[in-house]
Amino acid sequence: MDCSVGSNSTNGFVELMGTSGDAPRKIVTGDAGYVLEDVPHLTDYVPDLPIVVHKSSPRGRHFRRAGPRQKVYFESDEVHACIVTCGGLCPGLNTVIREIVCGLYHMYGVKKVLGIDGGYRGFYSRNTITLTPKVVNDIHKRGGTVLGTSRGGHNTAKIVDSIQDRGINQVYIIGGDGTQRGASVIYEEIRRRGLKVAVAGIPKTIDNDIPVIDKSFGFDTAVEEAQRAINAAHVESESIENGIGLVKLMGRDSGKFHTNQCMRLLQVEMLDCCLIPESPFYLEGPGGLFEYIEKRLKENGHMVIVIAEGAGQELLSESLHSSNQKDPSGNKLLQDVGLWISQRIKDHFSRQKKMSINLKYIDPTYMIRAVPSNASDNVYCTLLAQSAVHGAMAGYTGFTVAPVNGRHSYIPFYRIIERQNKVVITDRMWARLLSSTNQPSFMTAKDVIEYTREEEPPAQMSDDNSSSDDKLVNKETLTG
Ligand SMILES: Nc1ncnc2c1ncn2[C@@H]1O[C@H](COP(=O)(O)OP(=O)(O)O)[C@@H](O)[C@H]1O
Ligand SMILES: O=P(O)(O)OC[C@H]1O[C@](O)(COP(=O)(O)O)[C@@H](O)[C@@H]1O
Ligand SMILES: [Mg+2]
Repeated sequence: MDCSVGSNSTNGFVELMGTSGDAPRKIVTGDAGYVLEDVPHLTDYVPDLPIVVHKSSPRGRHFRRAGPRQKVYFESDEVHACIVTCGGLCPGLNTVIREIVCGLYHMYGVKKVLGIDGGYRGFYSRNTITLTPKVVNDIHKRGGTVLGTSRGGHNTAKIVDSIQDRGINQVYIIGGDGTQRGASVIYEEIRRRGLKVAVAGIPKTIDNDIPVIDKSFGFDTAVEEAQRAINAAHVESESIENGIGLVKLMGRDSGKFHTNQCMRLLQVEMLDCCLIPESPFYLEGPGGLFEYIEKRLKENGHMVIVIAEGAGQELLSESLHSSNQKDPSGNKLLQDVGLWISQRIKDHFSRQKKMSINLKYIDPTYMIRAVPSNASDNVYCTLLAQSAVHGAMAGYTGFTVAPVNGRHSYIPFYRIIERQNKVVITDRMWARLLSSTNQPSFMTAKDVIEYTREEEPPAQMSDDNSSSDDKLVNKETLTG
């Protein structure tokens, strides 16, 4: 065919173009130069193809795209910004601090930036730290946070009093899910008092348990760092008869970090079992962990198990005295599942006397989160910080900045704090992992029903074709 066939579609004008012998290309054009190079569909050439299922689903929600704006609502010399870091450590905290300071100075000529010392309670109980590009010049090369951090101590009234008393009008809050909840109530109180104060959240956590966003900063570095520990476990286990390398990683409620780590390792066939909080498991009997270990050692002579710190907590509570202690932020304090499961595996095989095993237990948890961020996280942290600064300068507030479907966006706090990002164990990511490791799913039919997730609207990956200054970004969707 060497012709063009034009027709009107709901999206725009569809042109089927092709040269002799070639299949035609499907080009969809719309308003303002919008062009979609679409994939072929059977209905393009099979007439009257009946639709078997047609689900009507919502169009999806959108978030405001992050970036510089034409309209700025703060004069440079009017701005008095502050930065605070809260919760557990995470690679990249110092990079974000540095880039907020440099972004404010260099992009907007802002000269007054304060660092709040030691997390939320630092607003009302500590001294502040003056931050300039010179002060923060090389902090990104260090792990941790130069501002210090803490859990607990969130007293909204006192924090907002301190913001008001100091004349602060931009608040940059770096932290995980708890921190974003705290930021949300600070924003509410500021709004209630009618203050011209912008509140911007920057999500941090190696657990990757914050919903909606593609990933939090520090996650890449943490995965890379965890890999060293797992490599070590692999080397140890394969060097000895019936060797088991057992590694504990962080992740108290969510195995997102863990599963991602495991998926990467599966590419090099190093991993035999991955245990996460979302997927309950059991030890004894048919289909249990001990049976699987025995099978794997018989087949392969060695194995690597990676366990998230939040996994199997219900089993520990059964066998140890359960404590319901919480940290100052209200997070449940976990018992050490790594040590516990190591001991249980050793006891089982020594009791059974069929097979002697050599188990090496590695706990790299705090080492992983204390390292400086890697190059890709540094780039990511820079983008986050700059987007936060652009948003606050443009007068946006009550938002967390992060990429959604690859686009940096401003997400209202209420969307960030409404749930936790977890591995859905009836989803394809977990299914892929199970089929690659061959580990038992440990799931009963009841578990499947319980965990089957509510249906979500389908992915909408259309490109951003907004011509306005304030572009919108598509809602998070399930990809994978
Ligand atoms: N629901 C909440 N309301 C107000 N502040 C909170 C809330 N949850 C946590 N915070 C505060 O946020 C800070 C960090 O929370 P935490 O859970 O320790 O770490 P992360 O932010 O890394 O999840 C703490 O100072 C805590 O008091
Ligand atoms: O520093 P602590 O209080 O021992 O907390 C350990 C916890 O911190 C984390 O590393 C990060 O958690 P947050 O993101 O909630 O701060 C968890 O994975 C871990 O359970
Ligand atoms: Mg948290």
